Amino acid sequence: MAVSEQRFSDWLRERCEPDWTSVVTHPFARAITTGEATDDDMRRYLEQDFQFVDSFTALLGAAVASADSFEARVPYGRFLGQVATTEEKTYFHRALAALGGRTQAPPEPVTVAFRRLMDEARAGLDYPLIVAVLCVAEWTYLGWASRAVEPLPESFVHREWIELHEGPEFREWVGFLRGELDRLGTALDEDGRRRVLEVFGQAVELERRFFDMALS
Ligand SMILES: Cc1ncc(CN)c(N)n1
Repeated sequence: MAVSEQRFSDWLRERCEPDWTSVVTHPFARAITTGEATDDDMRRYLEQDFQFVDSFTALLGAAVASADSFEARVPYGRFLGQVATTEEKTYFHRALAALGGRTQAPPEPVTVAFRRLMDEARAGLDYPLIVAVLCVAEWTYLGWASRAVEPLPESFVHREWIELHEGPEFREWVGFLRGELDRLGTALDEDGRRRVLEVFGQAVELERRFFDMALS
């Protein structure tokens, strides 16, 4: 890849088609944006996602630890604080309570696989690989959530889940993650870029399978 000609993050995303487009246009994601995802479907999906968010939060901690500069550590720390103490945590508890869901449902195979990928990246403390997984998780979610049109669904379960993954702050966060990948990509050799692509691609595939699971 001629790094100067194309953003590394775009180069990665392009190599993950058609899965990338399948995620951001997934029927289940669209059903969230329209409010058509049933309470039963949302309960099953959020029960699994609550377990995803646990490993995701730990991965944010690994990003704080492995980032190569103080400037890079700060956004992870800020976002980690939000996920761990406010938005996603209170959202999950309110949504699962409203839907009669469990915080400790048996994990589906895709949840286990996604947690394994995140836990491996966390344990490896390899910063580019950690950013790759975080970037896929957030950029794909911005991708489907930004397709929602006003008026958003009335149900807070759908509406707040969209709002958590859209808006200026979330865009800035995704922009930061992409910028980190772009910056790191210029310093990586061919083998390093290939390793990032491998993990990036695994994460995109798991995002697609996660929505497939929610639909079944
Ligand atoms: C499976 C999954 N992927 C991404 C996100 C966005 N944080 C999420 N909540 N769940």
